Amino acid sequence: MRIDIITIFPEFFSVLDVSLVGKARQSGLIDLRVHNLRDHTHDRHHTVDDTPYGGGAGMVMKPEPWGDAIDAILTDVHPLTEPTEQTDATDAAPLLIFPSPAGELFTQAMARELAEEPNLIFGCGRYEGIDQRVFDHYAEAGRVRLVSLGDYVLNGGEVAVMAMIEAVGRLIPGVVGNPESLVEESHEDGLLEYPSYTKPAAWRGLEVPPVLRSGNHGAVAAWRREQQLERTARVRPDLLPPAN
Ligand SMILES: N#Cc1c(-c2ccc3ccn(Cc4cccnc4)c3c2)n[nH]c1N
Repeated sequence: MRIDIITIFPEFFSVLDVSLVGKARQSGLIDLRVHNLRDHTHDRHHTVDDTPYGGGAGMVMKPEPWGDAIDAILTDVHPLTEPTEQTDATDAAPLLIFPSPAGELFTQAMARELAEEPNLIFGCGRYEGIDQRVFDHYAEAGRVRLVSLGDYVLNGGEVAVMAMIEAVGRLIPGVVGNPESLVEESHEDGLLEYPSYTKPAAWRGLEVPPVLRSGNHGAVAAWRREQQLERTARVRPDLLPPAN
């Protein structure tokens, strides 16, 4: 998978040189490139924002730098791709993802969808957001998704992109050493994960649940499922499957 990130804070993503994503980059599983939006400005001050039409507080990100930056990546990803009988331009088009408070909620299901994409381009907005025409222009030609990390306000898209890259990256085959560990995680089966324990058997007067030390795999599986349902009902009832 190739991932391109457009941001005015490229140094923000230096952390992606380490940990699992860093290893995946070194092994070639992920080809990650970070682009400075200001490299696609043409004035002395590298201006990326301006006042909003219609008035209001804050500044809006100008469309021109975004257009130049995205076009440069699209040209690089598909230099001279012509639609073939197997694919057409839309099928092969990279997916453009813009974090936004107005976006669809990012979920584990969406992470699984994105992990199937050959090319992702993340656009990190700042200020009060990006001129709407950027989204409209590229939605005509290809695929654009506005995605929100949750119902709270961030100062820009970088934190959201970092989270999405981690959530997507770990689902790419070969990135996580033991793929089994991806199966029994919170949200993977729609429920919250069961509580985990390791040695010592007793710690500060707290014992590991005896069933986990029983060696009875059926009983352990049943206990873990019950714990998932109880925890989900208590903490995230919205995730519970509808009663049939
Ligand atoms: N994903 C996501 C987000 C964002 C988010 C994402 C991108 C930008 C670009 C600018 N801002 C500041 C801003 C603040 C208020 C109104 N409009 C814009 C962003 C906030 N906020 N909360 C989320 N879950």
